[in-house]
Amino acid sequence: MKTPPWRRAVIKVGSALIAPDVNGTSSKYLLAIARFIIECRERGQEVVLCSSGSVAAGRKHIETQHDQLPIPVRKAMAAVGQNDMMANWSRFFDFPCAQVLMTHSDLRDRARYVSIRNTLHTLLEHNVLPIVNENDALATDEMKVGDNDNLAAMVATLVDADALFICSDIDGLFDADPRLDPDAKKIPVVDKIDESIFALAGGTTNKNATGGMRTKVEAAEKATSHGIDTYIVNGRKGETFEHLLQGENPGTLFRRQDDPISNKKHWLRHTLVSQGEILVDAGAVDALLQKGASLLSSGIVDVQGDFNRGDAVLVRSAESTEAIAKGICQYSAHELMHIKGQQTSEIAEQFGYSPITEVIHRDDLMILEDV
Ligand SMILES: Nc1ncnc2c1ncn2[C@@H]1O[C@H](COP(=O)(O)OP(=O)(O)O)[C@@H](O)[C@H]1O
Ligand SMILES: N[C@@H](CCC(=O)OP(=O)(O)O)C(=O)O
Repeated sequence: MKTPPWRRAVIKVGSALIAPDVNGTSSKYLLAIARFIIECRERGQEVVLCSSGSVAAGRKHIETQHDQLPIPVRKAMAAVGQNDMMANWSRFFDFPCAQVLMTHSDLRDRARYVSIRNTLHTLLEHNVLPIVNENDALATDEMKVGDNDNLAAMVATLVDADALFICSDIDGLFDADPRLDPDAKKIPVVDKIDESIFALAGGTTNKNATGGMRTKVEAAEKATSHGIDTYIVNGRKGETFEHLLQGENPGTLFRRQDDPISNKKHWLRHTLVSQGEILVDAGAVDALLQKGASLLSSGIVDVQGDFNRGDAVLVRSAESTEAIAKGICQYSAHELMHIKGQQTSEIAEQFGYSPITEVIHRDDLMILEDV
């Protein structure tokens, strides 16, 4: 069985690979992963890296007698170790890497969600490798995702990835923790994640790691329900990446549910309440309906309602009362009143900075007759 093709992936690398000796970073396992990333990019596939390891890397710099790290010590380790972790990756690449730190509170806030997404898309467009981690140095418990498996799944949804690779120190999901049960057998493919799958997944014995198998299955559940094929693979074995490049599954593949477009359409139509309307001219109607284009400010005639960046809005022709599309708007109603009808270059002159080109990106726009 060949693995499904993909065009954009998030690759999550756990602490067990970044700092296998549990104290400071190591390049031992990263070379094979870096080669994989380089090869994928050469094939035209886009990659976002989600890397753990800041706490493990920081252990080297901050002495402690505690086995269970006090929170301020853990944060300090993350702050100093993040640098080492980034440097450890950067030396493998002759293209630039970008550090992107976030917390769950950033992803919950719509304006910040849109802002992070724009940053990640822009980095990808410019061939920069984004390296994402949780902002452990400042996050409180309420702000955190808490583990990078779930964070990677959220980032995969955020960037509309079609594959998520979780690289760990184990060959995949087994029917029991192989470190505790020598007879445990690997499960190559999971078609549906239910309680019986969660029941197999245990925690971790690694003091730098966070979730064990449980958070990986949670991540797979999140990602597959958004149409993203999810793999758990062993990043300690170089041949893992050879198999992946040949379209073979060396670990456990959790197959995606439904197609992402229908999920997104469903979410847009049924979950998001529109907060206002954007009235557009005939040229914009044509661009949206016939060309599948994004909505630009130049085609906007008027704005109704009071909405914020990241809110859902309806789009309708200024000539009609029927909405033609629904989408997530990158500007507030107030901002749109200033920039409506203008070309992007004019807006840049007016505001003194380059604005986001798309008012509604085509990935966030659903034509209503299709829904
Ligand atoms: N059913 C299972 N199948 C495979 N591994 C499991 C299972 N249950 C628990 N584990 C444990 O999960 C560990 C991987 O998770 P973790 O230590 O958090 O790694 P990472 O740092 O890569 O996130 C494995 O080393 C293994 O001990
Ligand atoms: N954000 C933390 C890692 C959290 C985490 O989930 O670790 P892991 O289980 O090794 O992927 C760090 O950089 O140390």
